[in-house]
Amino acid sequence: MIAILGAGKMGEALLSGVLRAGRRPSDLVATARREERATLLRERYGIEIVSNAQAAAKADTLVLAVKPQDMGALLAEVGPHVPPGRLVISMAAGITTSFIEDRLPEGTPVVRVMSNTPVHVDEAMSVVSAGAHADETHLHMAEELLTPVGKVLRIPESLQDGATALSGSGPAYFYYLVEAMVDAGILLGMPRAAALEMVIQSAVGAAVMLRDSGEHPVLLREGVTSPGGTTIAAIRELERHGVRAAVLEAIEAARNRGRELASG
Ligand SMILES: NC(=O)C1=CN([C@@H]2O[C@H](COP(=O)(O)OP(=O)(O)OC[C@H]3O[C@@H](n4cnc5c(N)ncnc54)[C@H](OP(=O)(O)O)[C@@H]3O)[C@@H](O)[C@H]2O)C=CC1
Ligand SMILES: O=C(O)[C@@H]1CCC=N1
Repeated sequence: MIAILGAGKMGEALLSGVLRAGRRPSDLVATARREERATLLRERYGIEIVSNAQAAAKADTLVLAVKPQDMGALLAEVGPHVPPGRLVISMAAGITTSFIEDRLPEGTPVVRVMSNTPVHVDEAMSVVSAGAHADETHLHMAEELLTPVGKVLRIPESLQDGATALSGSGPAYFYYLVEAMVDAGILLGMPRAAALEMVIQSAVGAAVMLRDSGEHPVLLREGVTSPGGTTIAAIRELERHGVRAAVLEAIEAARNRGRELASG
């Protein structure tokens, strides 16, 4: 049995993905802090909503899906109820496996995961790292849970905060660019709906080409950029405004913020 502790946005997305992948609602339990949230999850998925202590006691795999700021309190609550040897999978940004291990029974295998919101459409990017007591079997169990909702990559834990900045937060950067491009369409006098459709389809087309062509993004961009044409006029402005440097600094700032989260 799998227990999702703190089934908010990411926990619910994983829960629904796991059910889409064919697990039965009776194989899962979840926990929620508010009764109205518990009722919604029960009604939407037909799963049992239990206390954190009950979830910890009955599940073989515990998925911790609370915000980093709530992790200390959650672990203090469940620590005494986790039987030895249970696999604990954490989805939280910034929280290290040693932070979790220190608050659970000695020897508990912990796998740290960073996923992203495309879990909703089975297109997530999830990266996994083993804690001190997690072995190949535990990593494999985490991969089995995550593979139905997208791609999974193993990385050393030292790269987890970087992965959080790159792919955990990544979808937000693309949405931000889409917003800005739609605004540009408005500036050029387009109806909002038309601008949105043009930008979304361009984003989808570009993403599918990136994924399926095997070409490097530089080559794909060169294919769009005609000599003396329109695209290079835009690229010159992006370069003049230092957009590439801004992206590097933004993602580094996200990585640094991840490093701060474990300390609250
Ligand atoms: N959002 C994203 O794009 C991503 C988030 N993450 C990570 O996933 C984790 C969850 O994020 P997200 O889903 O966005 O956050 P949410 O706030 O949507 O989900 C967390 C849920 O946990 C509940 N909760 C908090 N404490 C407890 C408790 N003691 N017992 C039971 N339930 C509790 C919260 O209740 P309440 O509703 O009352 O607040 C909330 O519903 C975070 O650690 C984040 O770093 C990782 C990748 C991407
Ligand atoms: O913004 C955050 O902290 C979380 C982690 C990765 C994406 N969202």
